[in-house]
Amino acid sequence: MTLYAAKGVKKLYGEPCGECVSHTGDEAGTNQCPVCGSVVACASVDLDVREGEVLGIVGESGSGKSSLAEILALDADATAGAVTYANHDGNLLETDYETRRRLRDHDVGMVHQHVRDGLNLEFTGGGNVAEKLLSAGWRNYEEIRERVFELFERTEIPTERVDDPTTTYSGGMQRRVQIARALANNPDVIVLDEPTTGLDVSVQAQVLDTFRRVQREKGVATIVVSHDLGVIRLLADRTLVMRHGRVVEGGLTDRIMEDPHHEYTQKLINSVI
Ligand SMILES: Nc1ncnc2c1ncn2[C@@H]1O[C@H](COP(=O)(O)OP(=O)(O)OP(=O)(O)O)[C@@H](O)[C@H]1O
Repeated sequence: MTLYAAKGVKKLYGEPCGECVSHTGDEAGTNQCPVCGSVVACASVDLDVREGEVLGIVGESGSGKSSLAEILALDADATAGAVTYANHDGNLLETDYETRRRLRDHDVGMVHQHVRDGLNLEFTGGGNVAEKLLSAGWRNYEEIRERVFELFERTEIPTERVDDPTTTYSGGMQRRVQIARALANNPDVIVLDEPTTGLDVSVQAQVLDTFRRVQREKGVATIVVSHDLGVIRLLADRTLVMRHGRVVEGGLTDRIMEDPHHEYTQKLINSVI
């Protein structure tokens, strides 16, 4: 059953002239409207993710992945379109500020590409996770502390570092704190934006392994966005390929990797073989 979906999601930057979508895209070879200069980050994106499933979105830099991820995580507005969630009526993009905040606190977690967007570096690592619990209504100090320790253990962050400032954590640990934060209130859906950016290769693998284990244990539906086919191959059951703000191909990840249909996907795969 579909848990979370996007329908006709459109995101334009600039002052659109009304013809931007028809002047851009795969055939035009650009996402920038030649008439008015607006950028079509997402043209009309449809996707769905089922309970426990991992959906990958892959594409080169500028293809619209982060814009889409932020909209799906209810962190940014779309120009048009709908995001739906099986446990909530209507279009989530049309909900009021409070409802959106509640959904972000309880139902939809996000791991941002850049640490500064996902964490308050002036807080301790534990404080960053506790903040998420507090905003979801947790009030008892002992219970919060216990939950933070549990999340640190689950995401393999040394618990003796819980009260250290987040600035003193390694890049891999900071990413783990973001994952712990995103998981804090047992969301149904997590959006991961470029989960390995800025990490050493060996650390990348460890962080992805941790995420994959936790994701499977909890069965949390995940949308993972990356330019890195290795990340997508490791995590995603199904994959969508984006280019110039459009989904140009979609299917089971194994099929996409072994038998890519679209010329662009073929190039993307050949470039890493
Ligand atoms: N705030 C903004 N104002 C104007 N244009 C923007 C803005 N944010 C993104 N864009 C443009 O929208 C397009 C899609 O950007 P987006 O960051 O969503 O792509 P991406 O696939 O995530 O790329 P990357 O991996 O480099 O982050 C790009 O052409 C980008 O320059």
